[in-house]
Amino acid sequence: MSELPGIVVMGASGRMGQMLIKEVLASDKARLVGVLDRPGHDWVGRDVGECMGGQPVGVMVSDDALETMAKAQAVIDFTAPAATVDMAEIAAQARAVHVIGTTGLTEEDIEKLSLAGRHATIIRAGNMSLGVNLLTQLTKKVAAALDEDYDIEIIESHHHHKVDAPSGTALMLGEAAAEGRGVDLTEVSDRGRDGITGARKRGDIGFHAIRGGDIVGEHDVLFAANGERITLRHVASDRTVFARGALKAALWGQGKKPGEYTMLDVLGL
Ligand SMILES: NC(=O)C1=CN([C@@H]2O[C@H](COP(=O)(O)OP(=O)(O)OC[C@H]3O[C@@H](n4cnc5c(N)ncnc54)[C@H](OP(=O)(O)O)[C@@H]3O)[C@@H](O)[C@H]2O)C=CC1
Ligand SMILES: O=C(O)C1=N[C@H](C(=O)O)C[C@H](O)C1
Repeated sequence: MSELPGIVVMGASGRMGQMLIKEVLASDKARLVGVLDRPGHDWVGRDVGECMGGQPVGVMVSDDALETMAKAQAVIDFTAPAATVDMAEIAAQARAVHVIGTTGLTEEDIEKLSLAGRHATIIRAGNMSLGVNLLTQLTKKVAAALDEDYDIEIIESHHHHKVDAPSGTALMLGEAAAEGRGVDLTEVSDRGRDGITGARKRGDIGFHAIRGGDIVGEHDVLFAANGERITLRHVASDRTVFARGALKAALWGQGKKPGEYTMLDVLGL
């Protein structure tokens, strides 16, 4: 068993952290060798199984990333931009695959991750589910088939705890639509209209964010023309789909050359 890749999960107490821990513990292809949480968090120093309300699993929650990463072949990181950027350097030093699900990264954060990607294997996606990654390919195809008579709008819905907008998934879908249409998303992106906005600009790609209750994650890509509308839709009803994808990525990344990869590489889409 000890030759199975050792996985560290960051943000142990988070919604995704707990999903990821369960996914790794249930896997016969990987072992959980460490979990990390923020210094000062009351889980630190305790068995993570007990912290999650179950039986002990023999893995203590640590706040020492350097020490914890020394025994890992991969780290799965669904946390926050500052924590992810810091971890990129540590994962590179530990020669561990860094799987990044964190969203809300700035251009500057992404540049820092690219620098780390020169020496480390980084797999990053705003959504790790098979369904959404397939949807990006469908979106690209539909956008390529339709002209600008079809207005593209991306509508995303998430739980009321989510801190970033548009969602990472919405941005992936926007990128895919822009690529299909052969335009630069930064030139055509129109986010969350408010006030006297003027008429919709032909060729724009609109983004809209709904926040409420416990919605896991829903995304619509609307192509609206005079006389007809097409909607491509993905609904995540369980966070397991993200955790499953992330573990798949961590295993796929073993032995891969340093560089930046996405879930499209992992899934072969
Ligand atoms: N790519 C994908 O498929 C998916 C991506 N996500 C993304 O994953 C991220 C996390 O989502 P979610 O689990 O819902 O969020 P939570 O807030 O539930 O969890 C985030 C965790 O990260 C920890 N954390 C935050 N900042 C730091 C830091 N500086 N150092 C150490 N730990 C830190 C938090 O600790 P503390 O509570 O102490 O702040 C918490 O344990 C978001 O960016 C979300 O958009 C979510 C689902 C799917
Ligand atoms: O914060 C979340 O919950 C989610 N975040 C990701 C995003 O920003 O798209 C993925 C998923 O939709 C859930």
